Amino acid sequence: MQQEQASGAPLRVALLGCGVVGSSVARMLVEHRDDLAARVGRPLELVGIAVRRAGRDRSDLPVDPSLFTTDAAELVTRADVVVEVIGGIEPARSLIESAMKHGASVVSANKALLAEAGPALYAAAAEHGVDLYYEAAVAGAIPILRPIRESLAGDEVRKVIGIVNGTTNYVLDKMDTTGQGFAEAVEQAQALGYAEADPTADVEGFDAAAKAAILASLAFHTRVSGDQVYREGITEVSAADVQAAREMDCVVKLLAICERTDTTGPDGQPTAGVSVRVHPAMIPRSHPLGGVRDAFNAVFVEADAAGQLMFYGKGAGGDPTASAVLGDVVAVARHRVGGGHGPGESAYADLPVLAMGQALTRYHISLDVADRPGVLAQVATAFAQNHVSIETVRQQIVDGDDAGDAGGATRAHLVVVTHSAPDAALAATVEALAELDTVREVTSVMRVEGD
Ligand SMILES: NC(=O)c1ccc[n+]([C@@H]2O[C@H](COP(=O)([O-])OP(=O)(O)OC[C@H]3O[C@@H](n4cnc5c(N)ncnc54)[C@H](O)[C@@H]3O)[C@@H](O)[C@H]2O)c1
Ligand SMILES: N[C@@H](CCO)C(=O)O
Ligand code: NA
Repeated sequence: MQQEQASGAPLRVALLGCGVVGSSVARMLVEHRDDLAARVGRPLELVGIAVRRAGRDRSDLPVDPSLFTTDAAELVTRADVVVEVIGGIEPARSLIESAMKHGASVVSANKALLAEAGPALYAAAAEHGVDLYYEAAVAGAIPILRPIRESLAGDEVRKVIGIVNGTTNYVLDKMDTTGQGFAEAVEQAQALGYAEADPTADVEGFDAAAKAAILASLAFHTRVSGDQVYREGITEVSAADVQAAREMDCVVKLLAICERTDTTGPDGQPTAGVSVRVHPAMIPRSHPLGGVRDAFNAVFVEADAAGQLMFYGKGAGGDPTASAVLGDVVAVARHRVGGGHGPGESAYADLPVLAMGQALTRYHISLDVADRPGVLAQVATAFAQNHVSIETVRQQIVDGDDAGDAGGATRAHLVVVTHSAPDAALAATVEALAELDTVREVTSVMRVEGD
């Protein structure tokens, strides 16, 4: 029976890129050949591997050396399934579009491309009657896109919060557990091979923003591109911020937050929108995302009927990412054998993407203030004038000697946690506080999530 299912003309698989992910995909395609054939119902034949440079020693890979080619454009014209693991926008985009035009279904791990040109690629897939799958593009091995795109298609997703960048999670975790500063923790991440020589895309939040755009598009049936995502990286996170979080029994995480908001418009009518943002935030250690250590990823989903769901695992690395790629290859290959297609683009809801200032957030603010009468009232007024409600205030007196002040003047350290308010109002409050002559320094400002 198994043999009968796996018989028939092989499906031709072309691999574009043979780097970290591509070499794992190639190896797994060869080593798991029989199982993959049985699962698909037809053999999968690797017909070519496009590489940038010919002549590199790739003898560690169990593939026929004649499969390597530098002519990716030609390779995509003779495949049933094209796997794109080159990365970047071009030539990946043109190669994918050409592959579709020549009738191939496409599997990609390319978050940057999907976040920039997802709708155009979906349109090309629809036009040519082929599939587009990209589970590996968000949170590597973790099955998260298919659960949102398919398993939760009957529910209403309200919120998706993810730790979707392993490098930054590693850096923040080290800052938390060792008290290291940002620069020192990044150096360690580089030494261990987590952070790249140029870690900009990770530490500045571009990688997470692309992933947030993809998650929000699928969760809210709305087009969200990477450049619509509010983005703050972790380069400004200080040891003082991490310490402030510890004192609240929280940890600092770089979060990708995709949220559907339902508000009442000026005309009294309900209006829905989506807020999509990437920034560092304090989150309680007891929250499922608070315990995500090292370079692991996790995505927390809240849906109306399903309630809270948590997805956890490896978001990067050759084999973990190849696991997601191969899962997609099997899915699109099964459609080739049995007929049918995977889901196309679902953007019917077309909700507005809200500006960051409209997002409802909570702030944790630490201030050094002069310890004299009326200071608390002044601080409270700054919040009230911006219509921001305070949840808690904690005050600690630091005497002059400890504070290093000449003359032994005392000062106080204030920690204020707000209720949720529009982000613009909170930012305006921080500006107003910094202007007060009794405020010596705003020592830490951090958003708070997950209560
Ligand atoms: N590495 C990970 O852990 C990981 C995780 C999830 C997703 N991804 C995504 O997977 C993709 C590949 O990532 P990677 O880590 O394997 O990158 P990589 O740099 O290790 O590999 C990319 C390979 O593509 C080759 N290449 C570039 N241009 C080419 C061309 N025109 N034709 C043929 N080959 C070409 C490069 O020489 C390189 O070997 C990216 O989109 C990345 O975002 C990677
Ligand atoms: N640079 C990414 C790789 C996975 O996309 C990370 O650190 O998570
Ligand atoms: Na994934």
